[in-house]
Amino acid sequence: MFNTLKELFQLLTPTQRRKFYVLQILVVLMAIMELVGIASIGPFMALVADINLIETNSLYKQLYLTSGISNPTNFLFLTGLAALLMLGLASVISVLTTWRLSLYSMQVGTEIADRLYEHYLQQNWLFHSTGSSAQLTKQVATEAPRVTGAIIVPAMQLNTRLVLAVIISVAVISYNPIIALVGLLMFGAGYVVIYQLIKKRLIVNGANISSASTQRFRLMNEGFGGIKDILIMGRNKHFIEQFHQENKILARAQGTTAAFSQVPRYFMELLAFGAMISLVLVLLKLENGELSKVLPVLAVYALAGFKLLPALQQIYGSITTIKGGIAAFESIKPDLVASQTTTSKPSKSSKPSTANALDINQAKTLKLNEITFTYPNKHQPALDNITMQIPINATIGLVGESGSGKSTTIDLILGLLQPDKGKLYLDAQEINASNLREWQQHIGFVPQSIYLSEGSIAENIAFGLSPEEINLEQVKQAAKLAHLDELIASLDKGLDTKVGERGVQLSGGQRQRIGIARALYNQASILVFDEATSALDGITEKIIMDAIHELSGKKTIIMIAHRLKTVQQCDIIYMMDKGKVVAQGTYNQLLENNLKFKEMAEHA
Ligand SMILES: Nc1ncnc2c1ncn2[C@@H]1O[C@H](COP(=O)(O)OP(=O)(O)OP(=O)(O)O)[C@@H](O)[C@H]1O
Repeated sequence: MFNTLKELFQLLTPTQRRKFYVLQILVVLMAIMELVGIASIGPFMALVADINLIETNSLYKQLYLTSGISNPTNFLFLTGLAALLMLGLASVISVLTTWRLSLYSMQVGTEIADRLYEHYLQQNWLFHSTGSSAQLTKQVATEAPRVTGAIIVPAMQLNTRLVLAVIISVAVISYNPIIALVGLLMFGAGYVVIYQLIKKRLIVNGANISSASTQRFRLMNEGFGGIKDILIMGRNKHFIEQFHQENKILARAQGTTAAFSQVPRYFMELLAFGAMISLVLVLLKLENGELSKVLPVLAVYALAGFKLLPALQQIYGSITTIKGGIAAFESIKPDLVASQTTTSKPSKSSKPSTANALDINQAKTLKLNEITFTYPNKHQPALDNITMQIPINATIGLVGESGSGKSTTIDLILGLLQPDKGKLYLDAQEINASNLREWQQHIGFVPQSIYLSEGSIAENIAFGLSPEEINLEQVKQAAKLAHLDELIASLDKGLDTKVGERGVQLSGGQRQRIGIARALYNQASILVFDEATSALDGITEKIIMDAIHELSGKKTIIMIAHRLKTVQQCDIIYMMDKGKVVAQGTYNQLLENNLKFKEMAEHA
């Protein structure tokens, strides 16, 4: 457990570590003040038991005389007030320290979620295309808060309670070593035995919480994401049952861990009462029944116990909670370690560097030159030495069987994947890391399924920008080019109409046109369509294709098509098979010269 805390501490930022050290001053001050508060009750109780001390004890006598008070009862009242003041001051410092510690814990916790979110959003396409978004959501939404609630918060409590327990223990030991040591050993051993008994269960619970959370996220993602299929296939029962099972595991693990951290308190309270009764009897016996000698010692021990027992309980509770939270930390640790490098990188400027700036307006050809690319988890290359010439402002079609490499080619053109071999050129100029951002700013991409955010049509066209950053003129222009103006005119709120989560109230064709408008919003000169019309009916497809072809000659258009009809008007069609370009030409040329293409056209 201490290794986990050490690792977590090392993963904190220098500022977070510095703040932690500053907080230690408050923690020590809080413990000292609590001790002073406890100690101040002793003299008061001694006077309550025997007021003659102001005559017989030199220290009390001295204090009584310097106070200038003539009435012993008033002096007693003043001593009580002083003790109360000390306890009050200790409480104020405790409140302040607890407040600062809570704020600190929560800030560190949310910064961890921030760091993970930033780290994931900065990862390349390969990372996201081979991973699972449910897993990333779980890491940020469940595991990071669990690290906060089950490690950082209890660790800070452990920290304060340990310091307090040590300081009070040292003080009571020096006050009366035998009584103090017997008491401490008794309570310490009690907690250690209970902890040893439940340690394994806590670790298992932690792992169960992590795995149940992953499954819950997966079920929510798949359940809501694939609701149409689920309803049609009647699989809702299956999903509900699985979700119910995972919740049961989660509740059991969370419930027992929470109970484990609370239950010993009741045993310890019993032990404390027993110890107190024994102490009274032993002290009375030792002091021959003289209550005046027993009372101050008893008061100090009672108050020390009153502070120490909850501290011990909290130390124990914190340790059990941390033990149960280790799995959450283990799950985000690799990403947190990796985030130290990604998030410390200077953020990529949206301004392109001028060192290797691309002259896109003058360019004549985009060339993919002898490009080979293999996915990390595959042996067979997805693209095997492909070369393509794409004249600027031409319309290009990519066709081929499923798995032939069309999407991979597009991802390379989009700069989402980097070739293992070969290069991308704009005329003679290489497109590489130094000008990739600039290159991407010239590209508009329309995927197969358009992701719609919960915002207005305008916000969806200017995707990712806040309302005040949106250029409405550009939105209107893009909407017009994408043939959305008719739809917008028919809506009461026009461009401000909310499309709702996933835009369920929009038809497939309307969503697709929003996708096209989005690609056009940034005035991209190269438009890439990934089977943009594959899910549409014939009439809607024609409307979309007309919108696309209206742009031909003015923009470079690259489109993947399953239906050959879609690429009929293309200037060049590249036919792919098993990661290679196997034929190229116009629709008619390919129809004449390529048997496979002819077959595909006949079956289209
Ligand atoms: N993220 C990925 N990880 C591993 N392999 C991948 C990944 N994406 C694609 N592949 C593999 O690369 C090859 C080319 O796939 P690609 O998606 O480029 O083909 P495609 O022609 O676009 O297919 P489709 O028409 O079905 O979309 C296939 O063998 C595919 O299994």
